[in-house]
Amino acid sequence: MSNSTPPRALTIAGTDSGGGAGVHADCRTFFACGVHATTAVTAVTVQNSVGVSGFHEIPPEVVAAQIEAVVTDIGVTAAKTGMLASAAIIDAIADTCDKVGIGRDHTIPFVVDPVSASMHGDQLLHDNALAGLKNRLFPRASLVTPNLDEVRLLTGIDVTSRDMMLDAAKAMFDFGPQWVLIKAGHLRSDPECVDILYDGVAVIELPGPRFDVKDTHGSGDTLASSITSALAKGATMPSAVEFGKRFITKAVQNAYPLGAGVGPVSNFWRLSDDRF
Ligand SMILES: Nc1ncnc2c1ncn2[C@@H]1O[C@H](COP(=O)(O)OP(=O)(O)OP(=O)(O)O)[C@@H](O)[C@H]1O
Ligand SMILES: Cc1ncc(CO)c(N)n1
Repeated sequence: MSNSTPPRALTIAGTDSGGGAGVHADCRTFFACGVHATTAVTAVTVQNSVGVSGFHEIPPEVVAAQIEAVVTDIGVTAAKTGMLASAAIIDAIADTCDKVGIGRDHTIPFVVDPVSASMHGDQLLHDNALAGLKNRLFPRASLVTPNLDEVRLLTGIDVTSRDMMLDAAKAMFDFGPQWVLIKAGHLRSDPECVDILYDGVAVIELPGPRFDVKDTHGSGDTLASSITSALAKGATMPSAVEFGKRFITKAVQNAYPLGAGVGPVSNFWRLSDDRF
């Protein structure tokens, strides 16, 4: 008997020693979605529930080598980015994506989550790397998934209402991705959490409840990696994002306290049987 190879997804991101966000959140989301997880680590963060106290960057050529090793042997059916740290790492990723066929003009869908800071406000991307995100990664992206702080940083638009999210989506679309997802998590004045998906023509609202929880560490990563999982299985972008929104809503609802600070969103609800 031989079993078949499952869909494979690649995360290009930083580690979180506290296990809440980054590569850790991505791998367990891929697993929960039935997708084999592969990784290209960009940075090792020193992190727990109260914040990020430092990080060590991986040399750009080692990031590139991880991507190439995975794609040329294992093959991936979708890829995503998280924390990228520096302009040099972004350049190495863009060059390697072209070489191995990741991105909107190739066969492997590419989700770019423009992570700039942790939810505690600790910087995860050097200021001089924003241009690299805009010029080198967004034009290659099948989907970009900014939160409202990243929208402000990248476009100068300060979204204070649901209506303004479309302005943000249009400004992000001008950077050249195929689709844009504007996340509403930070729009705390809104009693719901309605994300907006846009491709230059269609505007698709992703409605969802807003839970009154403090433990939302890793929500952005978990959303982007659940979308990537659905893309890895061959879903269209709208249905992958609808799946991701359902997934993250459950994960936020099941978030748990951890340490003295902010706990992570949870995938434990996906486990069908907890008896050993
Ligand atoms: N309190 C909440 N209740 C329900 N859904 C939420 C809540 N907070 C965030 N979400 C959802 O989680 C997803 C991530 O949104 P958010 O804007 O928090 O991203 P982020 O800031 O990148 O996350 P991170 O905390 O990982 O930095 C979105 O789909 C958003 O609608
Ligand atoms: C490594 C890492 N990636 C992403 C985030 C954002 O949630 C974080 N806090 N840490």
